Amino acid sequence: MPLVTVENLSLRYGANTVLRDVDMVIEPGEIVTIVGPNGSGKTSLLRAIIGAEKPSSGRVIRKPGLKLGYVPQKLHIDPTLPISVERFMRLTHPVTRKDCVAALKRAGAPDLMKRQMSQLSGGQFQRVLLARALIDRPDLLLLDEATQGLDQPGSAAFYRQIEEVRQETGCAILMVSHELHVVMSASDRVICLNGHVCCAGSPAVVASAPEYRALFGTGTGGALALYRHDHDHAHDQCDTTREAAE
Ligand SMILES: Nc1ncnc2c1ncn2[C@@H]1O[C@H](COP(=O)(O)OP(=O)(O)OP(=O)(O)O)[C@@H](O)[C@H]1O
Repeated sequence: MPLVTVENLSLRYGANTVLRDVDMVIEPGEIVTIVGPNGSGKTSLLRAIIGAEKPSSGRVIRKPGLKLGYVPQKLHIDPTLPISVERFMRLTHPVTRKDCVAALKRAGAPDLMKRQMSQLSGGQFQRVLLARALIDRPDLLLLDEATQGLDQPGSAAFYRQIEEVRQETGCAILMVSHELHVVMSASDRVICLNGHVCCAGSPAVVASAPEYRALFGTGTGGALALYRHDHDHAHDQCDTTREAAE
């Protein structure tokens, strides 16, 4: 059984229909990325999947007992509020110190436990959010533009961490990203959304689909080609190109 099945989902805010007849499934262990222009309903779809938005029609079927971890697009913490990373990790429900340490380690932030949230860099803050989402060992991790505000090396490092998390825990990952080159290297499947599913499939298939090109143009073709991993080249060459692009 898939982890999540979205069937014919439509979502309205008042008179504004933001999602129309969306169908998708998420299988165990896969990395799926949603791309789409601003306002195309990406966040709304993630929120419908976690149950925070109610569909106007259609449904979201979650595998019974499914555990979800969610990293939201934005989380503002008042800088004058004194709150340590450890306390933040325990805010919503009680967790043991051992589980906090393990989650921070898995998120690539093993030394941040005693730090103040307000003193973290952007990249450290995102890793703490990731750690908080990992604490209950989710079957599905949802990331909404998790690298917003990070520079390219910072976001590349973050996505490498995500791949490690998948390898270590076997959890599936559904992420929203504007960084198309990252999508190419890190996803098993891409869904291109613009209120409805325009096209979906392997990264290479989506990148060459006319619907995708109509939305994003072909301007990113060079960057996408760099990251497409065709294995028709020696690996030292590949590493050099990746480093140069990162
Ligand atoms: N709570 C809400 N109430 C009313 N309208 C909303 C609400 N949340 C989102 N919208 C509207 O729904 C549409 C889709 O928004 P959504 O945040 O899902 O898009 P998005 O693809 O994630 O956008 P972005 O790339 O800019 O983050 C937008 O027009 C937005 O203004």
